[in-house]
Amino acid sequence: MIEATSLTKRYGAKTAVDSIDFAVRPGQVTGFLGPNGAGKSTTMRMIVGLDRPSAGRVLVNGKPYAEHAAPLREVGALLEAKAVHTGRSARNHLRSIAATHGIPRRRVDEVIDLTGLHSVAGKRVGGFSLGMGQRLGLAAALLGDPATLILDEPVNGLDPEGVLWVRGFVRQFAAQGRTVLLSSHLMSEMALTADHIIVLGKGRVIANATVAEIVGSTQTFVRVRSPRIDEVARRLTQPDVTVTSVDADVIEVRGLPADVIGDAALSVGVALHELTTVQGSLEDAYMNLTRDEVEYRTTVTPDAALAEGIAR
Ligand SMILES: Nc1ncnc2c1ncn2[C@@H]1O[C@H](COP(=O)(O)OP(=O)(O)OP(=O)(O)O)[C@@H](O)[C@H]1O
Repeated sequence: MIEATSLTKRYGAKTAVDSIDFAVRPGQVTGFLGPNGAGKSTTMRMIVGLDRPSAGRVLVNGKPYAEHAAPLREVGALLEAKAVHTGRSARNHLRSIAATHGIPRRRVDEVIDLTGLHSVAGKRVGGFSLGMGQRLGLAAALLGDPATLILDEPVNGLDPEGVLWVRGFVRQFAAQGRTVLLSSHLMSEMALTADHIIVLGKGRVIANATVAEIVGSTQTFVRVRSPRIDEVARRLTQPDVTVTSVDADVIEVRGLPADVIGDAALSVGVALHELTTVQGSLEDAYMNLTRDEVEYRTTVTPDAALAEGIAR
C-alpha cells in the first residue's frame, strides 16, 4: 500500500508535484499515466526516498520508505530504463546487491529463475540487450521479495515477447495480493495490464479510477457506411444527435444506438454496408483528460508538416 498526502515537490520556481493525494492498493495493478513532465518519475522517486518532498508525505506500508529497517523487503523499484554498465556478470551484480542488504544468496538464484535470466546469468551485464537489462533491473527489484513493486516504464524498448512477459509477471504479482505501481506511455498495453489508473497532469491528479470507469467515460459512437450516406445522415438529424462525416460514404453518429440507425436507414429504403458500435479506448479517454495538460506540445500536425515538405 502506498499513500500520498498533500505530496509536493518544487525545484526552484517549478512545482513538479503539486500537493497530490492518492492511494495505491494491494491486489491490483495501478497504472501511472501522464504527459511528459507531468511529475510521474518525481513522485516515484519520492516514494522510494530518492527525492525528498518539499511538503506533504508519502508512506509505503505505513511508513516513509527511509524509516523501514529493511526497505528492499518492502519495496522493489525499477526506476531507470538504462542497463547497468558493468563488467560483472548478472549473477554477481545481483549477489553484490543481496550482500549489502542482508539478503541470502539463494534468493539471487530464485530471482534469476523468476525473471528468465538463467541462460545469461554468467554473462557480463555490460553486454546485455535492453530487454535483458530490464529483466535484470526487475530481478534486482525482486531480491527482497517485496510486497510492493514500482516500475517506471518497464516495457520501454522491449520486444513484443518481453512486453507480454512483463504484463503476465505484474498481473501475477498483484494476484498474490501485492501492490504494483507502473508507469507507461503505451496506452494499449496499460489497458491490458492495469486494473486502476491514476493520471497526472502538470503535477496534479486529474483522474483516479478503475480502467473500466475511465474507458466508460469516453463516448461510444456508431460508424455507418452506405453508398447513399447523405440520405441516412438527413434522416438521423435531430437534437442531441451528432453526425460527423468521416469519408465520402461514412459517417459517425453520436447519440443514437445502432438498431435505431439501422431502422432509420430501412425506413428511407437505403442499404447499409457497415453499422458498427465503437467503444472509446483508454487512449481516447486519456487524450480527452490530458488535452489541456500537455507541457510540451507539437503545434504542427503530421499531415500539415508532410504537406509543407511536399510543397517545398
Ligand atoms: N532535478 C530536477 N530539477 C529541476 N526540474 C526537474 C527535476 N526533475 C524533474 N524536473 C521537472 O519536473 C517536472 C516533472 O518531471 P518528471 O520527470 O517527474 O515527469 P514525468 O511525468 O516522469 O515525465 P516523463 O514522462 O517525461 O518521464 C518536469 O517539468 C521536469 O522538467
